[in-house]
Amino acid sequence: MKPNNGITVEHLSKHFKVHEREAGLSGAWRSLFNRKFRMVEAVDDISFSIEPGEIVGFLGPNGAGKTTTMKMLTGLLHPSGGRVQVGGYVPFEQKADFKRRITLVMGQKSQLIWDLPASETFLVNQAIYEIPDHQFKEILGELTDLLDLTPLLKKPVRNLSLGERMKCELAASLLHRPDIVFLDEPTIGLDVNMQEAVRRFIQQYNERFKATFLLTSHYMADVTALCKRVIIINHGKILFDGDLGRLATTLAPYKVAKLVLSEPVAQGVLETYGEVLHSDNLQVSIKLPRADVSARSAQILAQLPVQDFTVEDPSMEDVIGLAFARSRA
Ligand SMILES: Nc1ncnc2c1ncn2[C@@H]1O[C@H](COP(=O)(O)OP(=O)(O)OP(=O)(O)O)[C@@H](O)[C@H]1O
Repeated sequence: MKPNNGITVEHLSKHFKVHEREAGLSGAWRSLFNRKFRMVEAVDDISFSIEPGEIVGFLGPNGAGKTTTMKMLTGLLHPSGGRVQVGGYVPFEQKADFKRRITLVMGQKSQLIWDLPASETFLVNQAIYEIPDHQFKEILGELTDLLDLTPLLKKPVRNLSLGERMKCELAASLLHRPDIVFLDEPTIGLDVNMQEAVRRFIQQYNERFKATFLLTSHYMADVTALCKRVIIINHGKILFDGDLGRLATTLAPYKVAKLVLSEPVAQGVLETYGEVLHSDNLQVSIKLPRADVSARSAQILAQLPVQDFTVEDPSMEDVIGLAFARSRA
């Protein structure tokens, strides 16, 4: 029986020992004889598990530890501590069967052969993964369909646009039909239409093959479109793991009241209801503490010349920014 395609991570850590070099020529000379090292705790005791077929967003600012985690989950890096199981395998054992079950797509790195059409890379991957001809044809046909690849297959990769290249990149990475997919910034640099096409494809692949996805992206639109659940990491530690819908209520202790006033109010009045986030003539937004939303909304409506009034959760970007800022403090 095929093992399930879930992921389990327990107390996973990765520490890098980094050589610190002093600046300038004399510094370099001194560093040669008096080497100083510093430990970077890129991933620091994280635990989570992902169910088969889930699409989980893995979010964090630059340097948070996302790529290092993905590299450990795909067997490219050996952990400094902790345990990982991906599809029932220990990734760094690098078993051939494990490699057939997973793929890692990095938006910033290409695996396609630059001067040749993408179809040549596909053939290389067919050989690497030992995909029988009939299966290769069938899978390539499906991927060509889903990603609309026909017009791209004969062009040298160097002549493809970034978005077209990403489509070919995805096809090359999925030819062996992995059921555990790691996507590191798959939409980076793409225009809005192409981002949407990639998202649609991820969704279809997930539905059709019940594949498990761990996805990093700096675009919240990717996350809101694809992920019910997010894991937020900063400085190598998990800040939040749960339902995307719960993110705001858990991490942001406030809501945002948006008002359209019928006439200006005296200076200093708005501030008495909460922190004013934005005030542009008659359009105003004010932060209201969650516990106090009803009472303060009633006061605003009773005391201010309000033409229109809504109360919303803060944007996902704001909530995540707040969580990062808090973890820095
Ligand atoms: N090989 C390495 N040697 C030393 N330090 C490293 C190495 N790889 C990563 N790091 C450090 O580990 C930390 C986490 O890096 P990582 O690439 O995992 O972050 P990230 O969340 O993927 O960031 P980004 O969004 O910028 O890609 C950073 O401080 C980085 O400088």
